[in-house]
Amino acid sequence: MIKVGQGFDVHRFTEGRPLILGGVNIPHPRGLEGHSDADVLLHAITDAILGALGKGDIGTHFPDTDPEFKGVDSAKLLEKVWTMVEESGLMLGNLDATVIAQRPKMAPHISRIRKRVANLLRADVSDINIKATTTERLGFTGREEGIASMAIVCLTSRE
Ligand SMILES: Nc1ccn([C@@H]2O[C@H](COP(=O)(O)O)[C@@H](O)[C@H]2O)c(=O)n1
Ligand SMILES: C[C@@]1(CO)OP(=O)(O)OP(=O)(O)OC[C@H]1O
Repeated sequence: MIKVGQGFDVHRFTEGRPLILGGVNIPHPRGLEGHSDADVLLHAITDAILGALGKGDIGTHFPDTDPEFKGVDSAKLLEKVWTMVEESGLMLGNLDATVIAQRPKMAPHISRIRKRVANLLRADVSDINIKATTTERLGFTGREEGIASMAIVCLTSRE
């Protein structure tokens, strides 16, 4: 059996918060606004996994009205969702994700993010691909108002 899911998320920049992408702290003058730590990349990945499972989305499982998730580390949310995958008898086929940001330059951080995501999913790094693109200064990401991320995941039966 093969299950595929996709995820997309956007968070706006704000002053005075650290920038966390893919569970990794990225040096940058501004962070992202959100009820959680606003890790837009992990949110897209989490939504892609929930999509493959046919189990709704991140906001359904972890509502942004619930004080329990105020400032939560998004890696913890991803770990909870990954437990659902393991309990369903599925395993990772592969995951591919894109960070859409004019800045910061993601290339120096991609390897660390890949390893962190692989670690969170107990997966091989070769099954995780993380990439980045600008929008050539067009739109809200191009104006550096925020960062968007998209992800696609393939889950397969364990046998
Ligand atoms: N925030 C970003 C955006 C892009 N990159 C890298 O640069 C390459 C070219 O990006 P274009 O948007 O001009 O096509 C892209 O393929 C990435 O390797 C990056 O590191 N960080
Ligand atoms: C992660 C959650 C929960 O803290 O909050 P946010 O950081 O606001 O993120 P978003 O992607 O808007 O929606 C999911 C939320 O329920």
